[in-house]
Amino acid sequence: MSGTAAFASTEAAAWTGRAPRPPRVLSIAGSDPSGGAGIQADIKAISAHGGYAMAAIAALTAQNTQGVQGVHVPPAAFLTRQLESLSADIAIDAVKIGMLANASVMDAVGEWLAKTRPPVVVLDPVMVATSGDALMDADAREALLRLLGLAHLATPNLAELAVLAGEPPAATWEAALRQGKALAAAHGTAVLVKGGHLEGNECPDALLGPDGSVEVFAGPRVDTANTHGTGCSLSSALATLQARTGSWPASVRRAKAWLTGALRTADSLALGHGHGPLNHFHELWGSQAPSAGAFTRSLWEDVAPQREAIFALDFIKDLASGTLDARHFAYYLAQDAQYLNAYSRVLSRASALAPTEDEQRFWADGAQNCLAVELSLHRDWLSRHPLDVAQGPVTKHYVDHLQAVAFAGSYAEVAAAVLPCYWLYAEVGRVLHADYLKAGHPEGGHPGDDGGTEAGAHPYGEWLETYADDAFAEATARAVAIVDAAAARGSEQERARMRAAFIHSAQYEVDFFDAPRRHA
Ligand SMILES: Nc1ncnc2c1ncn2[C@@H]1O[C@H](COP(=O)(O)OP(=O)(O)O)[C@@H](O)[C@H]1O
Ligand SMILES: Cc1ncc(COP(=O)(O)O)c(N)n1
Repeated sequence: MSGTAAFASTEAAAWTGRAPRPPRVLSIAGSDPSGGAGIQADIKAISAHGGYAMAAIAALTAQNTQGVQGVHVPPAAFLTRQLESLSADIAIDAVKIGMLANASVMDAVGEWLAKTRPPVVVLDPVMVATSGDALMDADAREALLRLLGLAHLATPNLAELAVLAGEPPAATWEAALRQGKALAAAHGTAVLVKGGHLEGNECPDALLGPDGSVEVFAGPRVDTANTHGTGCSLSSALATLQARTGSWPASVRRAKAWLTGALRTADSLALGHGHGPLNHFHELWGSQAPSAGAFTRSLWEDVAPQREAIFALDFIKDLASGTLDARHFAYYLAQDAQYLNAYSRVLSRASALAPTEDEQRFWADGAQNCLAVELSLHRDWLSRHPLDVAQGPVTKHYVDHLQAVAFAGSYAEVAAAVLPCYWLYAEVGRVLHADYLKAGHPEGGHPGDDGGTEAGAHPYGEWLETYADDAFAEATARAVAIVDAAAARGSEQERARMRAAFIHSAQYEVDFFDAPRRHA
């Protein structure tokens, strides 16, 4: 945009966002030395969602992508020792329970849960590995049902659901939902029924509340044999996200999107000869989808002509040298105030669509800052440079474009459309501020904004100084990272729409800086 730099001086702190400590998430599960399932998958999934991962090992397996060759279950009393060591010292925000091999281990965990009452407990009732090998004693069902009453959410696959429901496996999705509903009501626990083992192109999951509520999360079936550890990873992601968001539906939505990406890029790990693991860190590493930073780097290259055009504009050159016509500057500020008002609403839309609470808060902070800056423009500048404040044609076109994306576009597209306002503005600010200091103007030594009252003073010094704001640079980096992550999750078609939205906005940035010369 334009006057975003003023964000800096008004409410810089808010841009950095509040960083709550990472949730401490404990996995109580079995070890899979191949790293695809069990404790190892849990630690990766918790970490991928910004949690601090802890693990109490309830069983060891000798296992690879082809099957389970051995199981060793340490005494239940030693698991209790591990759990008590943790709860004696560390506040635990969420617990994920995976493979518990027998009833005595389950009862030990149940006793500890009843005493400790962690705020989030997700129970993945692991019974059989993806390879078909049994991981739970057949006579442990009753103990598992007792544990269910101590969990907030259970995540059975279709076979596990049937065992818990005491019925034959559901043959249809509707039958699975019926079983899930009955289980949730009987145990006062939410149940996520997972459609991973259904036939067909769809792979839905459904969140069933103990109150009878049903929310279905649709998703595409990814064509891959590498599904080892999906259940472990999903339940750990859910425990972490629930600790962060406090909303099961929001957590399921986000975890499912992540899991789909992890399956889409799983083949690239090429691990073992059987069912390989998913790609837990696909958002961090990238693979088939653009790698971290690669998508936005390509966007930046795409708008090289716009970046050059901005620095060639008389408005920017004159702003830098201090020779800019005061009327042009006032026109620019008046348009900027109007733009910021609309931009704030578009950032609010990004906040509403955001898949995580962190991103939701990031955009909401941005939206609030725009309004603060709009207010300060009116108070500090426009009151001294009164001008006709009708909306100019470029402002209208830019705002129309953003609002169209906000109305009809996905989260990823909205994030891409709002990015140039951060990024190009930060870039212009960086260059102009560096030039300003190079020209011998001391930092903090500006005379004011009234057109230059002191000999040799830069009339726009105060303005240019607001550009060099670390908090705004940080917010820009965060917006860039968000767009990369959204691109990595999206399809080729969505990335193409993101690119188009980004390029349009970048062109409007050029036009916005040029508008005072053409329309003031
Ligand atoms: N091929 C696939 N494509 C997309 N999602 C899948 C696929 N297989 C499983 N999932 C998802 O992985 C998660 C685990 O599901 P499921 O395979 O049913 O459980 P489990 O791993 O416990 O056997 C669910 O969210 C499910 O929708
Ligand atoms: C130690 C351990 N725990 C759980 C699973 C189940 O894996 P999945 O997530 O594929 O159902 C496994 N194979 N090994």
